[in-house]
Amino acid sequence: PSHQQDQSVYEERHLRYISPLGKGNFGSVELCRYDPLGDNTGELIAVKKLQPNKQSNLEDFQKEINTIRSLHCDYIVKYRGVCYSMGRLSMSLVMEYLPYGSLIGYLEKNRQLVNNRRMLLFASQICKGLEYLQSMRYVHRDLAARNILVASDTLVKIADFGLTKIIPFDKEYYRVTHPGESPIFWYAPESITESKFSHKSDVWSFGVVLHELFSYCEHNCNPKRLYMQEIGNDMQGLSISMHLVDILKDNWRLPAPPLCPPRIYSMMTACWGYSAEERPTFSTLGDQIETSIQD
Ligand SMILES: C[C@H](Nc1nc(-c2c[nH]c3ncc(Cl)cc23)ncc1F)C(=O)NCC(F)(F)F
Repeated sequence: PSHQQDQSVYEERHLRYISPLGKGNFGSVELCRYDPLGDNTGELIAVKKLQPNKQSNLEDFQKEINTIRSLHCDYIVKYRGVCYSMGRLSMSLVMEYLPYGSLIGYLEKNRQLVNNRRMLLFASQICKGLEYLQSMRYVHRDLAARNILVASDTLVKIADFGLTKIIPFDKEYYRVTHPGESPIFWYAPESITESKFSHKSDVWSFGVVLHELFSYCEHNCNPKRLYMQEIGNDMQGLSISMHLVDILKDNWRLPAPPLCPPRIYSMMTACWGYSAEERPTFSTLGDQIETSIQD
């Protein structure tokens, strides 16, 4: 019933735990059924619980909830509401449950089922979601196939807004003070060296997501493994991130995935322009992907 859809406060007593979905940046997500009638007819939901400790996380969690609540886009996972559990003085974020899971798991399971056209459809949907995010002045900062959810065989959505920041009105980028454990193999060079994040650094990460898509998320050619193979060869005690920036400065880039159409690989390498202004916009990328789908 529609009233359940725009529910915003979920009562803990009607929440039925079903199974764990996974661990996020600082919270875990569980599959639950919200069953006020108690007859198992309630809707399945994804409930993100904050780890009880670390006060700072509570502020970040509040920001994540405010972020996802403000997003209304077909290509972004939907906010459903919050659930207060007074007992533990904590709150949980309730989101729609996407039954096909994360893109990585989906591609590993359905490898032979999905072809380049389907990958291009997914890429165009992610691109549209990112265009929408940019229109709201958000930078995602954690774009990776592991943070893309599959709603159906023909629909994917961007999720996990734990690291998302709003770009201040008077600047083109957001500077992070506490990098934390960063997914550096999806980071643009300026994000690694200066902790600078912008729409253009999201474009770089989108290029890495394209690489994961057209590699079908094969774990033996995931970005981290490919970079470490290259870095490993000239390890001189420098930190991994400095080595990474060095090979990027030397213009080494992730190799084209096997059977990847040349036009798609050139899109990836355009996203990996060393300086941010060289990189295309999401609308340019979206047009190029649409053109490729027509062919
Ligand atoms: C920590 C949680 N991890 C996982 N979640 C799910 C999942 C299936 N279906 C889902 N429906 C709604 C949500 Cl929010 C998650 C799932 N599957 C495997 C996971 F490892 C998560 O949020 N990951 C980020 C992203 F959502 F982008 F995948």
